[in-house]
Amino acid sequence: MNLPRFISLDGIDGVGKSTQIAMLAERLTQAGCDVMTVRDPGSTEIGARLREILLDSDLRMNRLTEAMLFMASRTEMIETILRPALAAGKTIISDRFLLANVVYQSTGNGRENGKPTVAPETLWQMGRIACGGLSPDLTLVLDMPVEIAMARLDGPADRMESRGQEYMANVREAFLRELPQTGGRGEVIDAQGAPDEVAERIWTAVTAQKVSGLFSGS
Ligand SMILES: Nc1ncnc2c1ncn2[C@@H]1O[C@H](COP(=O)(O)OP(=O)(O)OP(=O)(O)O)[C@@H](O)[C@H]1O
Ligand SMILES: Cc1cn([C@H]2C[C@H](O)[C@@H](COP(=O)(O)O)O2)c(=O)[nH]c1=O
Repeated sequence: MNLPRFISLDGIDGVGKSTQIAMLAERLTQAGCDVMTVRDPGSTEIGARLREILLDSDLRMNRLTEAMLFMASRTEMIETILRPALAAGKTIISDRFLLANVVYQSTGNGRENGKPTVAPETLWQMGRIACGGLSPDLTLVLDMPVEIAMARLDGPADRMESRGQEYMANVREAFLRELPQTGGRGEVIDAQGAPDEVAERIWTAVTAQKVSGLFSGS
């Protein structure tokens, strides 16, 4: 089976990414892959520190600064972890990647006093530089209504979650709009239903041998 070597799972907060990544990692391991999971932002010492700063809802931050710190965390992860792992033949599953950066940092939250957010095209350009051209072979956007995903969240809201339901609804739309720009194959996965049902949809997308019908027009 010709399986993708670099898979990213993304989607709005609370949609079930971490749950599905654990299940997919197990299934790929059973299929004989040497799997490594990472999370963006995070997975490096620098990434972990940047994650703390970035998710701190009490810290005011300019949106371009926010965008660049997410990019920096990803650069560190790519250069110190992902490239060596891919060269060693590992299969990578990343909890989010550049698509999230484009979507979350280009979306307005309605509380910005008319100031523009960063344009998606600018973020894709910055991302191409920050990622050194590396993009996932397959990006899966887990999708579900915002109210259901947000009701699943517990604990204190982080910076993005504290922007509220309208922001997250716009983020959801932006995921669907920007997915075709990722560079690899992209699929939208219905994230509603029991974890096993969602995992089955993901496995079907991972093992699909054709180019995604969503973008090929087939
Ligand atoms: N299919 C499902 N049905 C019901 N609950 C689920 C399902 N998948 C995950 N959950 C629960 O929803 C919550 C969020 O799941 P999870 O942490 O996997 O999502 P996430 O997308 O990684 O969240 P975040 O964006 O906050 O990191 C958890 O409590 C999890 O147990
Ligand atoms: C990579 C990336 C992430 N975000 C947002 C998305 C989430 O709200 C948090 C990360 O938390 P998670 O528990 O790991 O989902 O950060 C972002 O705004 N920009 C990015 O580039």
